[in-house]
Amino acid sequence: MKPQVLTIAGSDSGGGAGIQADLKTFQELGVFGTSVLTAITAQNTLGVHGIEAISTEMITRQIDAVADDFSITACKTGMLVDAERIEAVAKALERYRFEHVVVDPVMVAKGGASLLQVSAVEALRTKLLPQATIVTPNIPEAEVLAGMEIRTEADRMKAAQVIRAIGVDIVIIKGGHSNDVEAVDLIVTESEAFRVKAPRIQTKDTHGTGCTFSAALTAELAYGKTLRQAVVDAKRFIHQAIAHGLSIGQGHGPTNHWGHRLAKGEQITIDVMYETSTR
Ligand SMILES: Nc1ncnc2c1ncn2[C@@H]1O[C@H](COP(=O)(O)OP(=O)(O)O)[C@@H](O)[C@H]1O
Ligand SMILES: Cc1ncc(COP(=O)(O)OP(=O)(O)O)c(N)n1
Repeated sequence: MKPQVLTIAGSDSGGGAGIQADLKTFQELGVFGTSVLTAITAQNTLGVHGIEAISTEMITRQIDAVADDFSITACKTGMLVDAERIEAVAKALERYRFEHVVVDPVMVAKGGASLLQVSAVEALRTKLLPQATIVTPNIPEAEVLAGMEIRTEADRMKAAQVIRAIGVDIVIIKGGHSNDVEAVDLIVTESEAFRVKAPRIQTKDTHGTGCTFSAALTAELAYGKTLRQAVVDAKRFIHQAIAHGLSIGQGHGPTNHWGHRLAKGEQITIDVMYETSTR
């Protein structure tokens, strides 16, 4: 049976992030994607021009409709708007206990618009993270979740440990926002820590990279891959999506979700480096 997966996220009318990025990624990776909308954004590559949230009742009904019929093995969350919606999603996740729950703690869009109320961070920490098997913050999101600044690699490791202590097994702090010459993501579990590294591509067209990466990870986990293999394959997918960018829109353009098809035969090196200590 084909893996069936679920995304609980907001709509991006511009098609590069949110539900649209997730479903395109699921389709490209050959898993069957279902979706629960939490909000509609009027958005393009220049910014977010409006947000309308979906009622908590309707969010719950969508999750129930999907979970009662499909065999969802992996689920991801994206834009959740506020504490009320986080609580509704957390309750549903507690009911269904999907094998893999990837929480992408979306807070601020690339153009600076807020996609999560500041007052909702506590609900994210205390209600949603305990339902997650993996959380995938970028560096600014990890700073908020851990309540500390991240300047060095040691800070990143410390922040991952602080976030794990909130009650989530696996923390992936993505490196898109760092100044490193390579794009390095740090993965920390109870028993191991490793970094996954790929060349950084010089481009402004990175709208939706976080959504696309977490959707690819969700799809790879749904295939039953190990954490390491799922992260490496998701990293390759996002790298190829950025590398084969479309140069569309006037601002931060979207990634190309079919980049992996154009990249057939291209060599890219994804390095995995294990840390000797997880502390
Ligand atoms: N310019 C880039 N070149 C290569 N990989 C990138 C680039 N920007 C981001 N990535 C990768 O894309 C994924 C998403 O990361 P990031 O951009 O930090 O997330 P977000 O969109 O949530 O801010 C990570 O694997 C990161 O390393
Ligand atoms: C509807 C919606 N959801 C999420 C985001 C943020 O997506 P992300 O992948 O973090 O990409 P950037 O906004 O950083 O480009 C969004 N913009 N819209």
